[in-house]
This record gives sequence, structure tokens and C-alpha cells, in this order.
Amino acid sequence: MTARFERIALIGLGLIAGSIAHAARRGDLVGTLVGYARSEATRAKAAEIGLVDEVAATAAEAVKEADLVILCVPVGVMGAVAAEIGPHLKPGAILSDVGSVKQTVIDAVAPHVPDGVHFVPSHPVAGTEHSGPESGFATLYDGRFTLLTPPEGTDQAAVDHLAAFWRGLGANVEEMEPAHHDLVLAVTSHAPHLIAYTMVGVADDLRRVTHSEVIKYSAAGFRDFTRIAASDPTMWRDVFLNNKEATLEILGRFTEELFALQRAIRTGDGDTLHAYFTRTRAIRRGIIEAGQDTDAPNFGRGLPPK
Ligand SMILES: NC(=O)C1=CN([C@@H]2O[C@H](COP(=O)(O)OP(=O)(O)OC[C@H]3O[C@@H](n4cnc5c(N)ncnc54)[C@H](O)[C@@H]3O)[C@@H](O)[C@H]2O)C=CC1
Ligand SMILES: O=C(O)C(=O)Cc1ccc(O)cc1
Repeated sequence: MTARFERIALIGLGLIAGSIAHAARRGDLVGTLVGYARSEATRAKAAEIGLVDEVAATAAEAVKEADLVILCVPVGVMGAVAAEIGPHLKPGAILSDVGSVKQTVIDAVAPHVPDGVHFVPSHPVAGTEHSGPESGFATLYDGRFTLLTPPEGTDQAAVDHLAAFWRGLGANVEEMEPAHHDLVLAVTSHAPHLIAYTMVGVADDLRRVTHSEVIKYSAAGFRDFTRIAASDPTMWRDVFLNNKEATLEILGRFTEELFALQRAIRTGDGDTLHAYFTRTRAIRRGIIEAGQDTDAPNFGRGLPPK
């Protein structure tokens, strides 16, 4: 199965599209890259830095003749963009997206996909807190997962072609049910982002009492929170509004556990705290042992011998 496409259109030209462009060129996976973004300033910047071969004046213009179209816009506007480009998609083309939420995106996009166009939703589980056309880089997807969530009955050749493309970009590819994807991501990404936003907000409130000490004495954990809390506000507003149920479910459980630990602290119940932290430490070690933390210093080598 070839991983290459002759003409790829990227709608939205930020971190994720930019990284696809760089990685596709690195892997010689594309003939011509065409791009479109809503703002004139973003289109001008993309043209200036040569992010794509052609910058189109409209989304409809961008997708004409493209064999692969990838929607790289915030989750909340996927449906509107699909409505705009739907009538202009080439028969036989693959339409995909990179949204962090899958079920609502599928519900919003699918009605605008004409017969003969194959809709294969995807989610690269890789990113940074940066956004915009200059933030992309070729290695973003290396060794990371991209999850494909094709609706039932999707053309298998189209799924295989898109999977081969993502592998060419450096990713490991797996398929998942959309609703399951949204629950998993609520636990591993969406709820943690909300917690980071909250923690940084609390620290900012405290700063008025402690002056600059909150920033000055930030330990590594809090610095990571500030990095995550610097992520794009539009993108994350849309993630929460579109993965409402799963995120609320996980946050409900989170607050219950938090209350239990709060109580253990108040009552001096060290056994509960120690048992809890022992369990969570084992989870982290399990991730490293399975070789699944590509950022860990010992990635791929497991834990040092005991
Ligand atoms: N940032 C991250 O770490 C990750 C983001 N994603 C998903 O990827 C998508 C894009 O995110 P980023 O590249 O980070 O965002 P970004 O903010 O860097 O880029 C978004 C782009 O979409 C354009 N845009 C916004 N509304 C538009 C519209 N109505 N029509 C045309 N263009 C429009 C903007 O001009 C910008 O070029 C989002 O759906 C996000 O959930 C997925 C994985 C990781
Ligand atoms: O920067 C981080 O720590 C991230 O968590 C990146 C990220 C953000 C959104 C996604 O849907 C997937 C990955």
C-alpha cells in the first residue's frame, strides 16, 4: 500500500498542519501541498515561510483536485468547514481531520461528505502548547500514536492508505471506536489539561499574596502545568465543549478521589496516602516498562535492573 498522495490540501495552517507538511516532505509522501487558513495573516505567513506549495484564497479552491484533504482546524468549526468544502471534493478523495475529539466531529462532518468521498477521521496523539503556522516541526509524530476512528462501512483501501501515510509521517497507527477514543482521551489528555489550567489559575490568585514566589520557586511538576496551561484557548474551549460527557464523568471521579485524599490528610491517615501513592507509582513504572513513554530517559530500555 502506497503512503504517498499526489495532492494534499491542509485546511487550517497551525501546529498540526505545519508538522504534517514538514513530515510529509521529509518522507517524500506528497507531490503538491496546498493550504488554506481563515485568517489572511496566517495565509501570508504560510506563503512567506514556504509551508505549502500553494496557498489558496478559499477552502473550496484548496480542496479541488486534492486526493487527501485534512481538516486541521479547531474541533468546533469542523462541521462548518466540511459544509463549505463538501461540494468541491474530488470523487475518490479521502477526507480526514485531526481533531482531539472524535464523536462530535464525525456527527458534524459526515453529513457533508458526498458519495464517493471516503471520510477517515484521525487523531495524532502528539502536540505541544504552541500554535500557528511557524510552530510545526517534522519530528512531532515520530514514535507517537495516531488513532483512526473510521465509521462502520468505510472503504478499507482508504483506511489503509491513510494509515500508511501516518506511518510515513513517523506515527504508530491504531484503530479505535470514536466513543471509546473520547473516553480514553478524557482520562489521558482532556481532564489533565483542565486540572493544569485550574492549578495555574490558583497559583496566579495566590501570587497576589506571595508576590512573585510562586513563579520563582516553581518545581518541575508545576512548570509542566504552566506549559500545558499555555495551550491555545480556542482549541481547548472546543475540546471541552465537544467532549462534555466523558470529561464530566472523569472529573466527577477525580473530585471524589481528591476529596478522599483531602480527608486522609485532614485526619492524619498516612496509611491511605501511602497505599495510594504506592499504587500510582506502580502505574508509572508499568508505562516505562512497557516502553510507552517516549520522553523517558530510559525509553525503549525498560527499568534499570532492581
Ligand atoms: N495542539 C495540539 O497539541 C494538538 C491539536 N490537535 C487538534 O488539531 C487541530 C488543530 O490544532 P492546532 O494545529 O494545534 O491549532 P492552531 O491554532 O495551531 O491552528 C489552527 C488553524 O486553524 C485555522 N482556522 C481556525 N478556524 C478556521 C476556519 N473556520 N476555517 C479555516 N481555518 C480556520 C487557524 O487560522 C489556524 O491556522 C484541533 O482540532 C486540535 O484539537 C490534535 C492533536 C494535538
Ligand atoms: O503538549 C501536551 O502535553 C499535549 O498533551 C499535546 C496534545 C494536545 C492535544 C491532543 O489532542 C494531543 C496531544
